[in-house]
Amino acid sequence: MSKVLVSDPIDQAGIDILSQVATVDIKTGLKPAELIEIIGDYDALMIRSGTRVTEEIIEAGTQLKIIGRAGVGVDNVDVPAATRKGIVVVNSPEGNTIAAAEHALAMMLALSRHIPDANVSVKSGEWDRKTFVGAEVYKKTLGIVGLGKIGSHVASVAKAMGMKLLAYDPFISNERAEQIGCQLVELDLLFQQADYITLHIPKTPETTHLINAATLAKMKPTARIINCARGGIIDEAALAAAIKEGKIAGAALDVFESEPLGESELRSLGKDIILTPHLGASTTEAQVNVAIDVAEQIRDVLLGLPARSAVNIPGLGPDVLEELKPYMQLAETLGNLVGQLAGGRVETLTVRLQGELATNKSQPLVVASLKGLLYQALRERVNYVNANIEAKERGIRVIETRDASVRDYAGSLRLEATGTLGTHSVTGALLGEKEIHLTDVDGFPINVPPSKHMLFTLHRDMPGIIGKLGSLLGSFNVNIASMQVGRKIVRGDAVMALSIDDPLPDGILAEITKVPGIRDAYTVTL
Ligand SMILES: NC(=O)c1ccc[n+]([C@@H]2O[C@H](COP(=O)([O-])OP(=O)(O)OC[C@H]3O[C@@H](n4cnc5c(N)ncnc54)[C@H](O)[C@@H]3O)[C@@H](O)[C@H]2O)c1
Ligand SMILES: O=C(O)CC[C@@H](O)C(=O)O
Repeated sequence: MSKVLVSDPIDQAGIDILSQVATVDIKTGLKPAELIEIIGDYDALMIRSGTRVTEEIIEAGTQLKIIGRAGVGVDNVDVPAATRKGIVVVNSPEGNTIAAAEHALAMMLALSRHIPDANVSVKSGEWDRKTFVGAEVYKKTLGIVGLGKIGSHVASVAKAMGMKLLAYDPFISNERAEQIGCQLVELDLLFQQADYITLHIPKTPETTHLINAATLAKMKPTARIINCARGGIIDEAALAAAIKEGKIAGAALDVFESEPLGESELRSLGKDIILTPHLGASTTEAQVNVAIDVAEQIRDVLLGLPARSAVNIPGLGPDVLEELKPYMQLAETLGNLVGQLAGGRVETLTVRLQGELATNKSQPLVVASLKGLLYQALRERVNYVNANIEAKERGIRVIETRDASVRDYAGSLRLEATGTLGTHSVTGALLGEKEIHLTDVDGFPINVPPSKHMLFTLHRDMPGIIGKLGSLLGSFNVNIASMQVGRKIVRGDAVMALSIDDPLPDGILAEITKVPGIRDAYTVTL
């Protein structure tokens, strides 16, 4: 019989499902070293946010087939390490949506009416009605950052309370925002106009310290911030200073840069701040939902069936997967690349399956292209199962075309993304069995393998331009690993594709476009 370790408190409904197919050990509060010592005995690990599943733990889990996260965020799991080891990571994308949204709304109202401090005051024998005069949310402006599942539910309830709704989410269409009664605006405008700001975004390199001293300075002195998303999206030191100095009115936080919250300025801010210990998902209903959702997937995987919400491995039949695997990687890489070249919100993605890929069984490549395209917005939360739905919700039109007559390579894939900032295209193929090569960018032929950090320029093909770009990058200490120019005619327009060793430092793109002859420059991280 298989063995499952449950290392965080999970609802009994989930344990009952696991027990149908496995021996279940519940051992909560383990120290990392203790977990490393025992994990080698288990086929599956089921966690909530308490257990940090590091690469070391994954390495020690020599029998592990699946890690189940009873919740949404998989940021406490080293997903790339699990993927490398062929371990499926599953989550429950929707099981706690309502719980988290209601917690954010409760925090907003509690903060406005000083409920936690007024409660403590009465319980300590006082009857102080002056200190706790609050503010109404009716007719106030709520700025929602991240209009996904939780942000959308917050929006619909807040609308019913008579609030005006502004939202910032670069990956959501105006139509979708309008459907839920929100006006999409730029982040700066949201910061300037909102009376309440609520965060519902994942923590990514782009969102880390999104709320910092500079952005706090743009807010109204009466503004209040609610974070029930992820710790680290707010710079806590800057927030504490802003509240102390009266630059904003207050904050309600459920999540922290480091959890459990240790010594912190935040604790000393009195009734202007509410702190809860990561309770967003802590309702009986949500805990039953996520426990069942994830336990069912663990059971299925242990029985050799696919998982429905795998964040790292496609829920496709193993035979199709085996055959298409290298092309799936190609499609994801091209999707991620073209999405970054397109920059803004993508409205249409055209996927052209060429050569031997122009068959019906290549359909999963369209999903893989979308998964790549949505990676910048959703990170590990987009998978082969939900990529189509996520794209639909974002109003992305997907056009699939086939051309069996293209024979430059056995099979190749061309993606064209049209968005708010223009149209870009990339084509790629496999060299040998599985080596990915970019064969065309924006209609210019090239032949380069993609690398982690790349720079693309659109420029005029003229003497000296390569040297000037090289010197400029050198002056910023950027090391070029490889470089290739693609052109259609001599001294016409051309594309340069450079692989660089590190991400480009801030500000350098603007300098690059000042080089005479260079019209555009794009940096991507794959
Ligand atoms: N406090 C809790 O206990 C709790 C419970 C559940 C979820 N969460 C967290 O809440 C957050 C939202 O969850 P969800 O289920 O709504 O996710 P979701 O994927 O449905 O929505 C996230 C939204 O953020 C948008 N987004 C991504 N990057 C962005 C950026 N840089 N700027 C603006 N928008 C951006 C995406 O387009 C998407 O629409 C996640 O961080 C999740 O981990 C916390
Ligand atoms: O496990 C929890 O209680 C928190 C879950 C929440 O942060 C999530 O991302 O789903």
